[in-house]
Amino acid sequence: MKTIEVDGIKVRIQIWDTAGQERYQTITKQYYRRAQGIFLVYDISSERSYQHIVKWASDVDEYAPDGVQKILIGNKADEEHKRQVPKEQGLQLAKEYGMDFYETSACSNLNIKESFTRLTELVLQAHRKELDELRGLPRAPTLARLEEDEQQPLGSEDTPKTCWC
Ligand SMILES: Nc1nc2c(ncn2[C@@H]2O[C@H](COP(=O)(O)OP(=O)(O)OP(=O)(O)O)[C@@H](O)[C@H]2O)c(=O)[nH]1
Repeated sequence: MKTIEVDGIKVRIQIWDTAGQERYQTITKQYYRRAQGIFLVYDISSERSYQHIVKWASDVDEYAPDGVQKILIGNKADEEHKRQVPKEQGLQLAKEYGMDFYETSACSNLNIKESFTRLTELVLQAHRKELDELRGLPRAPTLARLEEDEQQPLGSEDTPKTCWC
């Protein structure tokens, strides 16, 4: 669990690190179902791990909810001397998938906060409606509500509204 602040809102996020090994796949797939945001992570010093992203992405498509937010991560950016995956290759794949992309290092703390903040931002944006309601902002008018308002007698607009629910 971690609390981070995004756009002035304190958000408590629950982070799950799923096991990468094949033998745990039946269990890990079950965690996708309730995920709101997913990092697809490869190791920049391993072309093989990069190749595996295609499989992770297809598992996510199959098992995660439709509106799940995804970000591609090339980790171990501190291991420049062992690099097998050029940054452009990561960027290209992220572009194909329509995802944001970060190179990170858990060792040197590169882009860790940035990537978590960005994924949280994307999740919040995807839940903008619920968020506005939490903040007490009026919802965008729907056609049904506009019609309802039109039927109100003149002057009734002044009636104070404390809640849109
Ligand atoms: N140099 C470097 N090593 C890292 C970095 N992140 C993780 N490691 C090392 O990589 C190894 C694997 O890290 P894990 O966190 O177990 O990786 P994982 O993908 O969760 O592994 P699975 O649980 O098998 O899926 C460990 O030895 C870590 O110390 C990084 O940013 N830089």
